[in-house]
Amino acid sequence: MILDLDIGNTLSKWRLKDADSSEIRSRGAVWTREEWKPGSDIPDLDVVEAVRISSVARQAVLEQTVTLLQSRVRSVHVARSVPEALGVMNGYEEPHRLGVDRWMGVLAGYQLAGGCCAVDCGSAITIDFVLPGGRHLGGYILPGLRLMKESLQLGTRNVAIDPDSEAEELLLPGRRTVEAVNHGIYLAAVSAVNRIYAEVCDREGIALPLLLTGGDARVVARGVHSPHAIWPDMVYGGLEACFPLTAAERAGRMSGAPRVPEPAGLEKIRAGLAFSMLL
Ligand SMILES: Nc1ncnc2c1ncn2[C@@H]1O[C@H](COP(=O)(O)OP(=O)(O)O)[C@@H](O)[C@H]1O
Ligand SMILES: CC(C)(COP(=O)(O)O)[C@@H](O)C(=O)NCCC(=O)O
Ligand SMILES: [K+]
Repeated sequence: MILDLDIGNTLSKWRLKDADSSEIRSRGAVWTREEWKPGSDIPDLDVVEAVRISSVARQAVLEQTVTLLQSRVRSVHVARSVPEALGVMNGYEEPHRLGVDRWMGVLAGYQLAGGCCAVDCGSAITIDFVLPGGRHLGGYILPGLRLMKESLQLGTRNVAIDPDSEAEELLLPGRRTVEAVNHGIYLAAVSAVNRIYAEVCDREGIALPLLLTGGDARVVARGVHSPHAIWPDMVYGGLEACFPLTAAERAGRMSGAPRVPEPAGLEKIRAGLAFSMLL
C-alpha cells in the first residue's frame, strides 16, 4: 500500500492507495497542529510500503512526521519545489520558496491539461499559471475563506459557509452579521479568482484550462464563471507524477484526474474583463 500525505496549514490529509490495483482504499484527515496519536484518524502503517509527502507546515512538523514514518516504512519520498521538473520551469526567483503544494498542483495540472491555471482553495487561496511549453509564471496568494472570516473577529468563525449553498444566494447582501461576513468573504474570493484568471489569460493571449482543488474548492467553484474542473486529489496527482510507483503512474495516469472542459474562447474572456472594468 502507498501512503500519500498532503500536509496543509489547517489539515493533514492522507490516502492509502493500492499499489497493484491503483484503487484508493481509504482516506482521512487530522488537524495539522495536533500531534498524531493512536486512535486518531491515521492509517495503519503496517500495510504501508512507501510514503509520499507534500508539506507546507512548519519544518518541525515535517521532520517529526518523516522521523516517525522512516522508523516504520522502507521508502519515504518528500516532495520539494525545484527549478524544473516534468517539463515545467518554476517561475519563482527562488524556486525552493514556492509552496510545495502549489508546485505539486502545477505539475499535476500541466501533466493533465498542458498549460493551465491551478487554484488551491485551502487556508490560503493560491492561483498559479503555467503556459503551454511549461513556463510557470508564478501566481497569487490570498487568505482563504476561513482565514478571512477569522481575521474579522466578529464571532462568526464557527458558522461556516454551507458548501451546498447556491452562489446566487451567497452573493446577496447579508441581513445578519454571519450572513454579511460569509457573503462578503465569498464575493471577495470568487471575484479574485474570476478576475485574476481573466487578467492573466488576456495578458498572455491564451485561454487556459482552469482547475480547482482544496477544502473550499466546491463552494468557490460555484461562483467561477469560466469552464473549470474540480480535482480534489490534485496535490496527490503531483506526488504521483514526481514519484511514480505503480504501472499506471509510470504511464502518466493520475488517480481521480477529472475531464477538463475546453476553456471559453479568449474573446469571451476578454469581453467579460472589459465588462467588469466598466462597472
Ligand atoms: N470538513 C472540513 N473540515 C475542515 N475544513 C474544511 C472542511 N470542509 C471545508 N473546509 C475548508 O477547507 C479549508 C481547509 O482546506 P485544505 O485544502 O485542507 O487546507 P490546507 O491545505 O491549507 O490545510 C478550511 O480552512 C475550511 O475553510
Ligand atoms: C501559500 C501557502 C501558505 C498555501 O498553503 P495552504 O493554504 O495550502 O495550507 C503555501 O503554499 C506556502 O506556505 N507557500 C510558501 C510561500 C509561497 O508559495 O510563496
Ligand atoms: K492553498
